[in-house]
Amino acid sequence: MKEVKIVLVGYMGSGKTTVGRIVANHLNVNFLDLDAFIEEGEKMSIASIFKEKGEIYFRKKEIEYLNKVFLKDESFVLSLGGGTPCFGNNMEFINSKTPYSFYLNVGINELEERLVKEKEHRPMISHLADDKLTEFIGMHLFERSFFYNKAHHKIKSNRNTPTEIAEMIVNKLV
Ligand SMILES: Nc1ncnc2c1ncn2[C@@H]1O[C@H](COP(=O)(O)OP(=O)(O)OP(=O)(O)O)[C@@H](O)[C@H]1O
Ligand SMILES: O=C(O)C1=C[C@@H](O)[C@@H](O)[C@H](O)C1
Ligand SMILES: [Mg+2]
Repeated sequence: MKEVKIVLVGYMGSGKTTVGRIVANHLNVNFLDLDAFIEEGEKMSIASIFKEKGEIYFRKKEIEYLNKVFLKDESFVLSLGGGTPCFGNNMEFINSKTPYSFYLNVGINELEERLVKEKEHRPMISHLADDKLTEFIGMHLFERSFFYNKAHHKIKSNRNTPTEIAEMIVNKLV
């Protein structure tokens, strides 16, 4: 197989990390998660970076680490942070580097069901009451969809399993 760089974008909880691991295993290439790469490099959790250094600092680091990943001369599956496509010219940069950017498009209700159980380590939503989550996700997703839709491929989940979504991605590779 020639070198292939696959990038997964989508809202928090859309399954980028879960699906990305499956795709990488299937293709036998490295799996990278931008959030984890930042945490490793900065030796701090994302939640601590937001709390101690603020979101703007985090967004600058996100751009820096995204550039670092693409210096790697190897195949990989890269799952981005939920906000990565929405800052700087990150989507243009990614699309200039690979034809395989994928938007995992998951509906608001499905996202809410997943995120209500996992708010704590996600600083964008950890402060929200459970009954405010659906409204917030709806607004936020509406704002962000513009950027997510710049991905070369869109994968719509209708309550598909992670394995099914991974298969849809693999089927788009030529
Ligand atoms: N297709 C799916 N069906 C059901 N549950 C899923 C699916 N994909 C992911 N999940 C579950 O949803 C939760 C969020 O998934 P995951 O952490 O992979 O999302 P993410 O897009 O990486 O989120 P973040 O942007 O916050 O890093 C996890 O509990 C995961 O097990
Ligand atoms: O949607 C977002 O803005 C974020 C998503 C996470 O992946 C992390 O990158 C961080 O919590 C910010
Ligand atoms: Mg993730």
